[in-house]
Amino acid sequence: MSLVSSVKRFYKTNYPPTVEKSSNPLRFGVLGAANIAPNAIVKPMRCHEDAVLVAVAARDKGRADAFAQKWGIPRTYGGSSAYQELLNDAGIDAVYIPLPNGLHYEWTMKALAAGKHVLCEKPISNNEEEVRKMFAYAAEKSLVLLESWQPHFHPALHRVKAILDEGSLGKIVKMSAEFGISRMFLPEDDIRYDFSLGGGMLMDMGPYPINCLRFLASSNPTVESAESINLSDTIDRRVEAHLTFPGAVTATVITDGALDSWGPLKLFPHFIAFHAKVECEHGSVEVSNYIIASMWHSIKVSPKGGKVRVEKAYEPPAGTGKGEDWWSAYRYTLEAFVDKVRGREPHVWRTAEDSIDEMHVIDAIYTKCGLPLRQTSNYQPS
Ligand SMILES: NC(=O)C1=CN([C@@H]2O[C@H](COP(=O)(O)OP(=O)(O)OC[C@H]3O[C@@H](n4cnc5c(N)ncnc54)[C@H](OP(=O)(O)O)[C@@H]3O)[C@@H](O)[C@H]2O)C=CC1
Ligand SMILES: O=C1OC[C@@H](O)[C@H](O)[C@H]1O
Repeated sequence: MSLVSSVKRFYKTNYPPTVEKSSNPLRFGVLGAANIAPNAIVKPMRCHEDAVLVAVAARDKGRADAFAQKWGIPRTYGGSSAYQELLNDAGIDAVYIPLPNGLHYEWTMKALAAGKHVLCEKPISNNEEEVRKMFAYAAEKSLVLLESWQPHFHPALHRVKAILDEGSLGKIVKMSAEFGISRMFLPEDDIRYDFSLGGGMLMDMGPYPINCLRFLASSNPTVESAESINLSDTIDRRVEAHLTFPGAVTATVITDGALDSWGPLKLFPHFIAFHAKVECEHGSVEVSNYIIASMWHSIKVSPKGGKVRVEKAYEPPAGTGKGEDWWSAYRYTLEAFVDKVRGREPHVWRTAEDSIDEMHVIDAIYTKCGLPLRQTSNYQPS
């Protein structure tokens, strides 16, 4: 892929075309004028013919209005009751929840109670107990609940899995995955480090490497050991966990909110670490940037004694009839969510069990680190 076509693709991901809507598109609202919302929902919505963003709610009316004006959203709710007012809006079918982790449980339960389908940001809640209750309630209400974990919906990680499943590299023997960023991106007063809001680096970035390995191994691990570097007696900034998957496959997961600088006198910041590696009996597969694969990624396949090759997977998976090479992972996620609500078969889905199992691993790692589980919400559904 040439540089020019990469730039074109990247541009279209960020400035997707606005398509004509169907006669009765699924109507979405957003709880919170969050930083992630433009990329995760506003832009993907523009190029989905069967979905439309009709309202945003923020704790501050001015903030809601400014967000709505910038992104062309018709209705706003502001103030301390804004989120509930949006949920009471009969002209909304589904909500996207990009609130701090510790509020996911409460607002997902309230949204389901109001009869809305829910697309909730990762991690879906504070601990396994909460995730189980959320999915049980969604099932009881016959509503769709999906936890966002965008790499799961993009073709790149599926290509890595297809290479492993095809079999010529033999059985998996060892795996590793990391996600870390420089401390310059994450001030210590960020919501990501606030225990009362479900913070901790394992909560924030941990779901990426954990899910990546669980997905590639098609199984769940046992947590053998884990160590953390902490900001307080509840908040982790770096976690390294050692896992075993069925078949004696060993694995390491690293998540780090303060990557060390490198080079002479550590002058050069280490901006980001987003690499995963799977070692098999007859070779290995490495993927760089499994996190935001739509932007750029590289899949390096190294058969033992064979020729190394590098693959890219921007093209939509054959046979799904879904996608464009410029679709972001968020756009793929929206496609699947809308299809599920509409009763169509999504090209990929993330099940309740997958979200529950992910949180089980997160809880187990916290326990091995000697850190408390993130607190169960005080909110009691009526
Ligand atoms: N899938 C992905 O790629 C990514 C996912 N995320 C996830 O999205 C969620 C939000 O992250 P991000 O957008 O970066 O966060 P922001 O801080 O930008 O947004 C959080 C929103 O939560 C609302 N809020 C409500 N109560 C509180 C409170 N007590 N303190 C702070 N905010 C509050 C605010 O809304 P209001 O406008 O009402 O004030 C704010 O807009 C997290 O769960 C995170 O894990 C984040 C980045 C990437
Ligand atoms: O989900 C996320 O992905 C990107 C990270 O930088 C961010 O902290 C996290 O919330």
